[in-house]
Amino acid sequence: MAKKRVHELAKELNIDNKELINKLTSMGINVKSHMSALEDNDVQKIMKEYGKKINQPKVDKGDTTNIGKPNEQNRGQVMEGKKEKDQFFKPDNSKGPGLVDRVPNRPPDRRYEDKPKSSQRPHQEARGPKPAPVHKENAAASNNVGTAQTSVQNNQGGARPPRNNAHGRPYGDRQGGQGKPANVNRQGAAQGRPGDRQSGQGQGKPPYGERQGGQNRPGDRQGGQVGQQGKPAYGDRQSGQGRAPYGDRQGGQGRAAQGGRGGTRSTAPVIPKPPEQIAQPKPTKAPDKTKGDRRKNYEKDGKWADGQIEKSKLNKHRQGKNKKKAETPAPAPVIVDKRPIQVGETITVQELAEKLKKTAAEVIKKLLGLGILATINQEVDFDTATLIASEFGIETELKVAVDKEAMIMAEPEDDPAQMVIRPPVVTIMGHVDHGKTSLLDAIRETNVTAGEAGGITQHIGAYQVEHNGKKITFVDTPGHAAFTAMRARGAKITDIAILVVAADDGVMPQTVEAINHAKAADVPIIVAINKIDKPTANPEKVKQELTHHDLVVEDWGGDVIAVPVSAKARIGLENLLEMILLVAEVHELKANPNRPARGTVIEAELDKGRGPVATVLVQNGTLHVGDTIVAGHVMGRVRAMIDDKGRRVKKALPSTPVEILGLSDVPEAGDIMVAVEDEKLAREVAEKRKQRKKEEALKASAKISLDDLFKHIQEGQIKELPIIVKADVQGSIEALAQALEKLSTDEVKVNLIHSGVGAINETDIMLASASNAIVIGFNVRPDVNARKLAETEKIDINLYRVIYEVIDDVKKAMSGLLDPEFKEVVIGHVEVRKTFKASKIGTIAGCYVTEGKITRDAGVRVIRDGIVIHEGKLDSLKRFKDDAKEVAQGYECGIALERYNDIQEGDIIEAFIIETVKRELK
Ligand SMILES: Nc1nc2c(ncn2[C@@H]2O[C@H](COP(=O)(O)OP(=O)(O)OP(=O)(O)O)[C@@H](O)[C@H]2O)c(=O)[nH]1
Repeated sequence: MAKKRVHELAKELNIDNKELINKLTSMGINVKSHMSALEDNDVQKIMKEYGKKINQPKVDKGDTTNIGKPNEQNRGQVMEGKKEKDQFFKPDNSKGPGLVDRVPNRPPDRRYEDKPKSSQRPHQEARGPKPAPVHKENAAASNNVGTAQTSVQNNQGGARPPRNNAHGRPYGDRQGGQGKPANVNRQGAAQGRPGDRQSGQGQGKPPYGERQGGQNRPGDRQGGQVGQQGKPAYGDRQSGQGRAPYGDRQGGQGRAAQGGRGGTRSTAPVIPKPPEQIAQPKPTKAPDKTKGDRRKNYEKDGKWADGQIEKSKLNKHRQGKNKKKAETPAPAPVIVDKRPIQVGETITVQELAEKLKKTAAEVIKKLLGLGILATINQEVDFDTATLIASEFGIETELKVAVDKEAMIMAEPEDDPAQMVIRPPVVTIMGHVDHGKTSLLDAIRETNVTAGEAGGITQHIGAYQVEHNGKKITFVDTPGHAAFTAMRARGAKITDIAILVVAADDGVMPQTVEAINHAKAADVPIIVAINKIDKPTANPEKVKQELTHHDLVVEDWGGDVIAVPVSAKARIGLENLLEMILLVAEVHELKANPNRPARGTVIEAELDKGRGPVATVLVQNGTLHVGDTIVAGHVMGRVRAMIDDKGRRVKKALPSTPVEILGLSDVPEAGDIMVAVEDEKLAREVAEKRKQRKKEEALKASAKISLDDLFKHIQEGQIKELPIIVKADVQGSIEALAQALEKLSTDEVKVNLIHSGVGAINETDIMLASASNAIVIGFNVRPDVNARKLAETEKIDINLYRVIYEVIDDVKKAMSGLLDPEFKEVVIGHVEVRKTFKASKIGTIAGCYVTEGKITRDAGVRVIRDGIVIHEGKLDSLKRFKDDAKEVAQGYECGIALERYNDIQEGDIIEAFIIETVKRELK
């Protein structure tokens, strides 16, 4: 059984959440919020507790209110516009003034306590069944009402003692609801309960009261009015109610009640008729027809069926009303919208208010009642929205947005029977000059040209070779940077990475980068130890070095395949292809050619003669000429396809790279391409993406940074914190790596995905972007390209000179305590072109400002080969012989540093200032 939540219980008890929470706390039951679930025994305890407390105060209240004030007064208040007070507190009002007056001694009315519920349909059931006890009570208690009362009580649910004034209330409530146009919706919601009302009708008005539950108050007041007025024409009343079935019912009830009353009436002037009068002033009278229809509906629903109201009486009444109505101008019928409102996973307060046909202020007030402080633009989740809607007597439905984009991007599970082996897609990576291009060329030349017309191959970004009757697709853009750039765009096209390591050079920084990039993408690696033709080649050394990076080759007992090759001498190429096929086989690379194509754009350009041209790697399905496709924000129909050998083809199977013509625009490398059967849908999705792209360009979203790390952790968005560390020496990296990994908590695991000695470069940033990693530089700086890329990719580069500070910052960031008051801003870079020694001053650097500017009071850092070798202050800054306050980009200057003379030609002097950062409260 589902546990009861605090707000549900509060609603049941008809008290506000806060009060209940306080009560629970005082009883030693710990709850965090209104959404907290309660144990059954706790619920029982509190019920017990409130069984007494709540009732009493309420009764008192009700009595006081009602008794003290004549119905009119109540009415008056209502009319003055209290209308939509917090339902939490209203219940008393809703009891209906008239009723109370008449029966001062009546016991607490549970009905009202249950009101919130009553706004929900389930109530109906509750009410129906317990008429018997009521009768008794009525007989005893109510002089006035007679039968009418009885039924009311019944509705209320047996437990309640009879109310004499039942008439008064119900009407009032109801009318209130009707009275306000705004209430229409609620009424709709309330309609669910017609049963209640009906029973009320049988008795007279009472039902109304019940029904309205939440709406009650306004109604109550009206009820009061009615009472005063005596029985105005039913027609009027109805018109007042105009909108809905309620009106009808009321009419019906009114009569019934009257019938029942007979003599009673005199006692209670309040009772039935008032609604009509109230209605009169209001222009919105429901035409008779409407009423008739509504009633029919009720009858259909069976809600009236159990109402003991004599239908014949009702009908008579109705007729009477109709006549009257015919005389009076028919107001526009108010349509009651019974449908639940559609709410998505989240909805803004504003939107919710609109859907509820309430003002945002009303919704915000309700939220406050739940202890939620929200602004108009703030989003609330579906559960909260449901809660709020129920406060207004409206139901919600979870709207599962039909996401057209998701529709076209959905990858239906392929029937295993349809799956066939597809060629592996291979990317070549490695350090500069280790022979990536040579290897690609060698493979292409040896394996592609044979048998091809003229041996001419088309450069389309990828090509296929055949080995032992099996195809292999090579992505023709060597380098892990390109690979990661593609991955950063969400595209995963590579099945196998070939890591080229020159046998005469060994594992170099970019080899390590490539390893880490491939690992981060979870792609199997085959090592091609190249240049083995060279006399200085030392493949064993390469294998040994690889073990430092967790790549243990088979010879050394590991599982990494290493193939000695020579791109130049064409040695080992067959073996390499063999191994590629082997790995492919192990990984069972399969695709279903019998479905619409799906692939990735490898490159794209605008060709003068041919228009937008895109090279696409088909990854699943088959792409045909004539297919409608969407690639990123571009759609089109494939007009022509050209394969990697320059031949026009009609179809492209999985793992085939093809150039396609016919797109409306140039897509981007990395865009996912899908063939879509519905052209209109394709157009819509492309349009939507184009729009979104524009919006995104406007508010380029920042990647994760130390500053917002805690927020992401709290929101559960990150479970792992990938970190890239670049440092001046290997020792620092090791120290940092150890210390950082120790910071892992249960919530977040710190994962050092890449580290290296030297300046922070472009590929580091690219990797950070692809892996949403944090970049830490220890005694190193980002190079120009890295800085630019970091800016565009919104990657935060964190630079330090003290290990303790790195650890401290990450730790603080993870716990939300990071509070850097200062931020360093680099204002310029100066290149040292010449150095002079001056006996008194020391070394003077003849410099050129390459970027930004340098100011006399700026902090400076001397950077040599990307590594910070000194940080300090300027001793002097001169333009020719004059002291200068600042020197801008493109100008020369003379610089002497304070207590530092080891400046060399080629050094870069970075000028920076420290800005105070005003931290925002989170
Ligand atoms: N002796 C020898 N030289 C090779 C071999 N493979 C490549 N080279 C030479 O190594 C140099 C670099 O080769 P590339 O193919 O340009 O290397 P790369 O890795 O593509 O270089 P970048 O594109 O700059 O990253 C060239 O001069 C090649 O001729 C080989 O197997 N043996």
